[in-house]
Amino acid sequence: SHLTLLLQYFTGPAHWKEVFPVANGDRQSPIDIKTEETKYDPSLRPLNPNYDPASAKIILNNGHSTSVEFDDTVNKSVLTGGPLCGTYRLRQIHFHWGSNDEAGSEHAVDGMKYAAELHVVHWNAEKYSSFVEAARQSDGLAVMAVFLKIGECNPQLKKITDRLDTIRIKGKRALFTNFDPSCLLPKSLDYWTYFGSLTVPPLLESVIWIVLREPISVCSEQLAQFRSLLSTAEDEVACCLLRNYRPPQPLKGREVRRN
Ligand SMILES: NS(=O)(=O)c1cc(F)ccc1F
Ligand SMILES: [Zn+2]
Repeated sequence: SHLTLLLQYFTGPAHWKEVFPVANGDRQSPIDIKTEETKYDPSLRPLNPNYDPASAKIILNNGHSTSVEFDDTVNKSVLTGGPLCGTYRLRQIHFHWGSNDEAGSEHAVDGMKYAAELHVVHWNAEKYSSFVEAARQSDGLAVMAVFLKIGECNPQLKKITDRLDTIRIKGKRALFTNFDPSCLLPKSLDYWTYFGSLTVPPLLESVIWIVLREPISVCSEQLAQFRSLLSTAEDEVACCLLRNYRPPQPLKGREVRRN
């Protein structure tokens, strides 16, 4: 309906700065990674994800994306190493995609966008006592980004896409356990890293981004299953979640390092 279209227009990325001035900040995400300008940093260590499949709890449609939420009350599933100081606890994973296979990722590489992007979200449980508190600190969050490239259907991703029909409506959730998100990581854990922000309001500038250089595969049919999720709740006129990626933001002099 017209109202739905108007609401979507005024709630999209172009208008976020009116409600969240940090949208024009100095360390916003995502960015377009210009590979020639990235700097090798010998002090960067190998990434060391260590996840327990029992930490997985539920799969959720929050109206903006689909996420798998993990038990982050103990240090059972953590990320250490890479650019990180200390131990970051796994909180959730979620995806960003577009209305067609030509775009959908949030980060870009030399101007090129992938079909979708997986975010593995962690918080600094060594220094802060909750995700919400960590999300307000400059070193509070660490998000590992994995590009999804159109190709073969991804059997590991199937564990998630096969459950989407049970959470089609915004707000729906279902049990989802015995899942180790490492199964969605590429062979190589080589990465780029830079200081950025959440890519969804409140756009807090608290994320150490770790963008894996090697993509994983996804097929068109699996992306279509993401797009069939609804951004609307039970009592609203149904509207598909066709796209949910923020476009690249100004680098503002930031350095992108690589291992
Ligand atoms: N897209 S994101 O990884 O920056 C993100 C992670 C969260 F936990 C919450 C909001 C976000 F936008
Ligand atoms: Zn995200």
